[in-house]
Amino acid sequence: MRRDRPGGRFHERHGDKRDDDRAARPRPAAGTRRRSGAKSPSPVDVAAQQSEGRAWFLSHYDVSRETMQRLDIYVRLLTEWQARFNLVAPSTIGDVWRRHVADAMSLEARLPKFSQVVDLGSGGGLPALVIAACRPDAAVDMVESSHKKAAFLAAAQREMGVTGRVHPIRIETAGARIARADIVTARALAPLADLLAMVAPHISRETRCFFAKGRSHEQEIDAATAHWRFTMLIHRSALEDDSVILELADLAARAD
Ligand SMILES: C[S@@+](CC[C@H](N)C(=O)[O-])C[C@H]1O[C@@H](n2cnc3c(N)ncnc32)[C@H](O)[C@@H]1O
Repeated sequence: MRRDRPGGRFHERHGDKRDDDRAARPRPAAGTRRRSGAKSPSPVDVAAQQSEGRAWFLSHYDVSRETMQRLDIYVRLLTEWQARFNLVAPSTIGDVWRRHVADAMSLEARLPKFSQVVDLGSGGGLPALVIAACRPDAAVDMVESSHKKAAFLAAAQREMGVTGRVHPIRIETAGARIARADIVTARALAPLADLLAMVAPHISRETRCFFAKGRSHEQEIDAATAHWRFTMLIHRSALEDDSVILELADLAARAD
């Protein structure tokens, strides 16, 4: 299905999963207790839920044994480090296979062959470390301004045996790293217009951007087209039809 709008060419494709403000839209995990705010689930509940989620993941995704080993290492480390500081919303750690790994896989599945990806605002490694787990021959760089999170990302890269660098800096100062990439990714980072303003000075017209977006994507696209021209594919989610992967190229500021 194709839609035309003032800002650029729009297409829609179907067949994917969830998103973005899902990172900030936790569902209560089994065993989660709430008082005035969200409380983290117990380690026992987390382990049981993760085990069930891993079985679900294996029954839905056809990944190699090596990729699964890297994903297992990632989930183990994410869970260990999550106990020390928040890498993902606390109530989502039990459901990590669906909420985070499968979700990041839906973006990874859209990526063409590449040699260098840069992921912006990587946080707990999403989608970057899932992409890296699936594409061990390519380099996946991560830009993350929190030094604690950057330390986690570097440790996870090492243990997973994947290629890429962690840049513990702000995106605003990461121009040279962004310029080297064939592909730029981001999830749950900023509204689309802000993302485009961050990357536009550093990318070529050929650079392809893949942004995971939630239910506000229509409004974000409208706001972005006031300032930017681009071509875009909208990859729709099969499981949650209000979230999408936006694939953009030919980005240029509007002159009018
Ligand atoms: C909401 S989290 C999302 C993390 C991850 N992409 C995900 O989907 O779970 C946004 C992350 O971006 C980082 N961040 C926000 N603004 C940034 C900036 N200007 N430069 C670098 N990192 C930034 C924050 O530290 C945080 O870890």
